[in-house]
Amino acid sequence: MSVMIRDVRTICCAPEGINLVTVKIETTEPGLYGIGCATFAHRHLAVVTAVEEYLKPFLIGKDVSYIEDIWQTAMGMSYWRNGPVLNNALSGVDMALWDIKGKMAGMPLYQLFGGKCREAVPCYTHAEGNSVEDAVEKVAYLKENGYRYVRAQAGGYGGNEMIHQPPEGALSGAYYDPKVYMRKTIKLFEKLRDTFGDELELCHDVHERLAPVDAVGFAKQMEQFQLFFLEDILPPEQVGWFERIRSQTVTPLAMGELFNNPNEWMDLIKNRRIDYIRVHLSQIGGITPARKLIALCDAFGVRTAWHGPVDLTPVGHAVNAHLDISSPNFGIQEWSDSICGFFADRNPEALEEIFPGMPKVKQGYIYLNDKPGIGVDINEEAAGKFPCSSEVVTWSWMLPKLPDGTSVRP
Ligand SMILES: O=C(O)[C@@H](O)[C@H](O)[C@H](O)CO
Ligand SMILES: [Mg+2]
Repeated sequence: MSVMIRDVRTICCAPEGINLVTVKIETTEPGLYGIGCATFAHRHLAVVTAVEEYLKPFLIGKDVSYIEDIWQTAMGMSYWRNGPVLNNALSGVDMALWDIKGKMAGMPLYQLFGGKCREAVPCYTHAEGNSVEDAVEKVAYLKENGYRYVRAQAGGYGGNEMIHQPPEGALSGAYYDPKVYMRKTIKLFEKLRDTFGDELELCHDVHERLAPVDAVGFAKQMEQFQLFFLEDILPPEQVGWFERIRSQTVTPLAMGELFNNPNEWMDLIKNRRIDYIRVHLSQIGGITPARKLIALCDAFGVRTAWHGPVDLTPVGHAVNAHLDISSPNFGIQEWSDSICGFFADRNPEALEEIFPGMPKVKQGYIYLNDKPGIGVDINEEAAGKFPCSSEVVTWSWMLPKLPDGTSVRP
C-alpha cells in the first residue's frame, strides 16, 4: 500500500543562539514521519515561507517513495532555481523523505547508500585562538582530546588586525588587513609545526577574503607546512583563478561551502583543480544532489569534506556522516565541537535534548547510531524553549572590511 505525505512543516529553534530550521514530513502511516535540515541561519524566515507556502501545497498527497521525481519536480517548478533559500527548503524535504525511506526499510541511511566503507568518520574541529599563542594552546588541547585533524585560525576570519587605521566616519564591520592576516597565519603554522612536528594534520580556512593574486601567493607560501587542506581561498565568483593557483602550488585545496549551483563545481572537479569538495548539503538541495556529486568527484579523484558548521542541525550533521561513512572518496568531515571554537555560548545539552540520537564524537571520530533512517529525532517541546531571532545582523564576520572601509564579499 502506498504511503502518502499528509503534512509538511518547519520547526525553528536556536538553542545555541544560531537559527536552525528543521522540516518535518508526516505521512498517512500512523507514527511514520521524517525530518530534514533546511538551515539557512541568516534568512530562516525566507526558508520557512518557501517550505510552508510553496512546497507544502505541492507535496500533500504525494507518494513518499518518489524521492527523485519529487526532487526534480520541486527544483524545476519555480522555474528560477538554485538559490540558497529554495535549495534549503528542498533539502529539508529531500532529507525527510530519505529519513522516511530508511524507516520503511528498517535500515540506517548509510545502508541504502551501499553500506559502510569504514566504522566511524574521522573529523576535524576548530582551534580558534585570539592570538598565535592562544591558537597553539587550543590545538594542543584538541590533540589531547584525540583529534588528529585540526583547523587552526588566529584572530578570527581574516585575522581581525590592521596596521593602518580606517578613515574618520568609517562604517562598522569586521575590519582586517589581508597582508597582516597572511603574515600572522604563516607565523601560526610555523609555530604549529615547531610544536607538533608531523603528529597532526592541519587545515586552515581563508574564508574567501583574499584578492586573487594574494591567494596565489598565500597558497604557495603555505605549501611548506604540508596542510591537509587550505579552505575557500577565494569566493565562488572567482573560481576562474583556481587554474592559476593549481599550477603554482601543490597545497591541497578545499572549496565550496558557498556553492549552490552545479555549474559552480563542475569545471573545478572535471579539470581536477581542487582536492576536496566542501559544499553545505542543504545549500545544494540535500541528499539527492549530494549523491550525484559524490559520484562525479569519485570519477575525478576529488574527495569529500562536507561543510559541518555550527549553523547546521544535528540532523544535517548526521546526514553528512551517513554519506561519509558510505563513500569511497570520503576525505574528512568538519565537526563543530564546542570546546575550542569562537562560539563560546554554545549549549550542547540543549542541542541533545532537542535532537535525540545526534551523532557523537569520540577521539576524533564521529559515530552514528544504528537506528533506521537518519537516526535523529526532534523534540518539538524542547525546541520551543529556544525561539529564533529575526534580528538583521549588520555587524559580524559576514561583513568584512579592508582598513580603508571597503566592503569585501566573503
Ligand atoms: O568552514 C566553516 O566552518 C566556516 O566557514 C563556517 O562555515 C562559516 O563561518 C559559516 O558557518
Ligand atoms: Mg569555511
